[in-house]
Amino acid sequence: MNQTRHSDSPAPALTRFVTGYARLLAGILALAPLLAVAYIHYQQDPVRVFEHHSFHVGAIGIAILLGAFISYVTWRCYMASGERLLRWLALGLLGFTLVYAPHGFLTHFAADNPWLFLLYGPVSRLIMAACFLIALLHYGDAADAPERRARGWGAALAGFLVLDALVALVAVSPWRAAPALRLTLEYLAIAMYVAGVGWMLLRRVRGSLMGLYAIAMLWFAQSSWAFTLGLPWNHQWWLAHLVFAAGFLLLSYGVVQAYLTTGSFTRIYSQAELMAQILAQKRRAERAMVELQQANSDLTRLAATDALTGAANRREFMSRLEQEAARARRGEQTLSLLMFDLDHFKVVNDEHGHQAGDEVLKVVADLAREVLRPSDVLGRLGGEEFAVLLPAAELDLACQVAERLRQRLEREVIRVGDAQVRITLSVGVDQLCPDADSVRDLIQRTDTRLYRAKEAGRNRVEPEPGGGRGD
Ligand SMILES: Nc1nc2c(ncn2[C@@H]2O[C@H](COP(=O)(O)OP(=O)(O)OP(=O)(O)O)[C@@H](O)[C@H]2O)c(=O)[nH]1
Repeated sequence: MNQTRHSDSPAPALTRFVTGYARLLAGILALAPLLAVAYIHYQQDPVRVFEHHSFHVGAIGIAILLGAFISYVTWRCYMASGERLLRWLALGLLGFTLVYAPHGFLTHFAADNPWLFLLYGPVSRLIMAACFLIALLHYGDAADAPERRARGWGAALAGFLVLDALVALVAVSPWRAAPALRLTLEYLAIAMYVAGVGWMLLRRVRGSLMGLYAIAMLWFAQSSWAFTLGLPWNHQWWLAHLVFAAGFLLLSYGVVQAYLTTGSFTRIYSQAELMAQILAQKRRAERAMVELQQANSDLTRLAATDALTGAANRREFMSRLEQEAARARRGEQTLSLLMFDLDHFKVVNDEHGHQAGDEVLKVVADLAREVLRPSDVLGRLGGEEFAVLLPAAELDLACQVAERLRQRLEREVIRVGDAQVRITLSVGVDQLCPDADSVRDLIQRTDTRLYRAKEAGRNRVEPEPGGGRGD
């Protein structure tokens, strides 16, 4: 799953080549209608036409219904995202739908006044081209504020209907038959489409839907060109409709994609971009997971550790003691416990200050760790009282360890600032009796021995090493 084109791309040269090929394909697709237009232009039989009014009315009816539907979907996308490009896209689609509609209704008057029938086509295409070009110029703009989005639609609707009336006026005026009129409208539309695509190339506009937008614009341009070459009802004229319909369907596909995903035309990504984003998110998630695990284990360690000395805190020590006692009972082996307490530690605090006392506690813990095996557990039970758990250690061995620790500390001169501190400790030692003993009993017995060591003059281990059990 973690293998993607982005992560394992082995040959940049091949990737560049494939990218170039993909662009070439898009270019061929965008210009494919030219071939059909040229073919019909050179091969068309001038006497063969397909004049079928009902078919034309039916086709225009479908186009109008589709246009109204896609205008609505685009409008909904705009209302959701506020993307300005979508506002103008919706206006272009709506304008085309409303201005083109009379072209269908007036088909049956074509014989009486062909201009009444013909002029709506180029005007509707020009309106659409203008809106689509303006839409592009708004590419990347900040989204419209929600209260702004609903404004202006009524005026636009009225404007398009007024335009319909104006076209009707022109169609009954003396200039209606001037060929320049119809051709100028088509050429202007072509110029706008081509300018739009040129602008996209210059600005290096990316995104899969924007690619469709560009191709649709070029198809519309080629459709307009075919209209300039065609005459009503001949095959070039029908082909022009077909190319236009193809562009319209392509664009409507883009709108549907926008509606079903982000509601935006520009924030739809190609598969390659999506894969790159997924990969980046996955890496971020993996990094976060590692950090979380690290933080968790840090927290667990901190929660179990005495901050001053680094020894296990009381809770952790007791839990380890319970675990080791259970294991000792299961394996019928023993474990021993040391409890030690610094002698006259209060004097250190009183004479050198609390901070010096802290320093001494740290040194004592360090020395204890030096003397102990890695499997032994040092715990700070509170204040200047520590305990050591010695798994699988008989009492004699535990007493020797305690004695080593006592001697080690006795020798140590602890430097605290300018002062030198010497301190000793008293230790009580006892061993778990695996069959009968509870941890509580063991602690109690060991604590009693520690008390005895203190009573007996301090700086000593109770029982003394080699002396066997002292009670
Ligand atoms: N600096 C420092 N002192 C502490 C800490 N916890 C406890 N103490 C001090 O340790 C001292 C313990 O005094 P006592 O219980 O009288 O024991 P002692 O002076 O060691 O005398 P004996 O145990 O009878 O030998 C007190 O002064 C406490 O304030 C600590 O975390 N840091």
